[in-house]
Order: sequence, then structure tokens, then C-alpha cells
Amino acid sequence: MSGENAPFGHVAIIGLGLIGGSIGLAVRECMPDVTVSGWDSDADVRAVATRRGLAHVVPDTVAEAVADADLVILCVPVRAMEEVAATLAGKLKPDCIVSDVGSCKVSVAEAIARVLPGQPIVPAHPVAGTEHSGPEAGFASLFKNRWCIVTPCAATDPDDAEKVMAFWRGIGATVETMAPDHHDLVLAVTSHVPHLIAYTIVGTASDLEEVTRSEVIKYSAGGFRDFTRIAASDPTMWRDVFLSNKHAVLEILQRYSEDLTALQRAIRWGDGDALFEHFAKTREIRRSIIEEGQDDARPDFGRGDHTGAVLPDGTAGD
Ligand SMILES: NC(=O)C1=CN([C@@H]2O[C@H](COP(=O)(O)OP(=O)(O)OC[C@H]3O[C@@H](n4cnc5c(N)ncnc54)[C@H](O)[C@@H]3O)[C@@H](O)[C@H]2O)C=CC1
Ligand SMILES: O=C(O)C(=O)Cc1ccc(O)cc1
Repeated sequence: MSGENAPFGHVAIIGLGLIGGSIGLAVRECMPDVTVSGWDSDADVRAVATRRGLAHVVPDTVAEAVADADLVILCVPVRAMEEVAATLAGKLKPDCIVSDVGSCKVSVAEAIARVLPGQPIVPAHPVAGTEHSGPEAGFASLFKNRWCIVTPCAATDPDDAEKVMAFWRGIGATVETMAPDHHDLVLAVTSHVPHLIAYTIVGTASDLEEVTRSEVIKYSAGGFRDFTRIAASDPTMWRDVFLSNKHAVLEILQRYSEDLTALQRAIRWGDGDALFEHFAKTREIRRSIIEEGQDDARPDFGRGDHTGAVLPDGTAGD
């Protein structure tokens, strides 16, 4: 996409870790005429970002980074969004769109609107990532063929939403819109609770007695190995996700624990039919994901940075 066709002439990225850095690299590759500026509160991160070229310019102050921007994307942990957005007050062009990439949307959209009243806001969530974080972790192809969910809120103008959607398409994503509260429930099922399960099972394994633990490490393969990858995800980011998407996560956890109890009962009472029926149903869900081309068809499948899933009703998760 050339600068003429790109929806924005100048994009500023605040938070130059995995997601912010990947956006910077992707814009530079896919929209070569677009100016990218970046800023991070950590001076070491700014230095790495400059060395890796995550943005054309990485000034020392946030004011310089956003001064001329048409689009500012907040790429910080979800509970830092409000503080960062507040620092932008009075520093943006009046029509500059403020967007973000937070993994949950209701709390983030409310927080940004609270501190930037009157500013156009278009919240979004690229459902793409890895267990790695920081300015060395980003790569330009992260969003290729992955979902980006745009969640318009009260402060969103439909024309601005279209421009942000065109932006994400321009760096390779497939875009969908969703109401913020629906997004948070869908992502609680497909991403947030699965991460909690991974954190739990890996913690349980590591609490086992010494001899068993060494065997866990030695024989870790398949399912458990996948869990260890997920459970290596950034603690700050995930602490913030669970605290910010509290209600949806607790709702899904309640259902999950009821379903777990049902399976526990089937095992206790030797109810093979109940177990078989459950496993046959979940196998079908996996098959429908593959048929939708949401998994192994992806070019970088197997590199360990994949996400992507579809709920039975066709909605996307990770
Ligand atoms: N990691 C993943 O797989 C995905 C993460 N997200 C969302 O993207 C956002 C960023 O996540 P990552 O890039 O993975 O995190 P990261 O830890 O790699 O990068 C976050 C960056 O924000 C900076 N930062 C923190 N507080 C700041 C502040 N007050 N002002 C300026 N910079 C600040 C940090 O120094 C760090 O460089 C989060 O909201 C997360 O929920 C969305 C999709 C996938
Ligand atoms: O690494 C994985 O498997 C992920 O699930 C990455 C991820 C983490 C958080 C998101 O909001 C979206 C994607």
C-alpha cells in the first residue's frame, strides 16, 4: 500500500514492545510512504527500537512522538492505557484518531474516553501474538492473515472506524467488528481462560515432588509443552487482562468449573459414554477450525507464535 492509498500519513506508536514494534515494522514494510514515530516510557526500549528501526523516529518525549500524528496507537499493558492516554491530552491534532491494541476492550475504551474527551477513539484488538514480549520480539509479519477485531464505542465515528480497518488490512490482518462487551466475552473463552488454565497446570506440575518434577520436564511433549509456552507469557500483561476483564472471565470460569466437575464425575463413575460423547464433540470443533483455514494453513504454523481459532458460531478467538 503506497502513502497515497494508506489511510494515514503519520502513525505514532506508544509502547514499543512485541505488538507496538510489530506494527512499526509492518507499516514500514507494507506502507513505505507512511511516517512512523514511536515512544516508550523505558529509555532502554527506546534505544532498542531505534537500533531495530521499529519506527522512523523515536524521540525522547511523548509530545514529540504524537505532535503531527493522524493515528496514535496505544500498545501498552491494558491497565497502563489510561495513564498513557492522559499524557496525550492537549498534545494531539483535534482529528487525530486514538486507537489501542488491548486484549480487552470495555475497560480500555472507557478509560481512554474518560481522559481524552472529544478525541476520536477507535479501539481495536489484533488477535495475534506470541509468548514473547519487549522490543526485540516484534516482527513485520505478525498480523498477516490474523484477525483484528475493531470494537467501536460511543466515541467512535464510523468513518474513522473504516480508516482504522483499512489500516489493519494494509498490514495483512483480516478485520471484523464487534461490540466491546461481546468481544470481552468471546476472548474470555478463547484466550483469557485458556491462558489461566495453562498458568494453573504448569504451576501444578512445578509444585509436584522433586522426582516427579524432573520427569515432567524430561517427558514434556505435546499438550503439556504447549501449555508451558502459553504459561511463559508476560506476567504484567496477563495480570492486567484478568483484572480488567474480571466479569467475563469469572463468568466463563464458572461454566468451565461446572463442565470440569461433570467430567470428573464421569471418570469417577466409569461413565465412558459421557467421556466419549464429550471428546467427540470437541474433536468436531477442532475440525471446523481447520476447515475454516484458521490454523495449520498459516504459513508460520509451528514457529510457536501462532494464534487463531473460531468459535462454533463462527466468531474468532485466539
Ligand atoms: N502479547 C500478545 O500476544 C498480545 C498483546 N496484546 C495487547 O497489546 C498490548 C501490549 O502488549 P505487548 O506488546 O505484548 O507488551 P510488551 O511488554 O512487549 O510491550 C509493552 C511496552 O509498553 C511499555 N510501557 C509500559 N507502560 C508504559 C507507559 N506508561 N508509557 C509508555 N510505555 C509504556 C513497556 O515499556 C513495553 O515496552 C497489551 O495491552 C496487550 O494486552 C494484544 C494482542 C496480542
Ligand atoms: O501466543 C499465543 O498463543 C497467544 O494467544 C497470543 C495472544 C495473546 C493475547 C492476545 O490478546 C492475543 C493473542
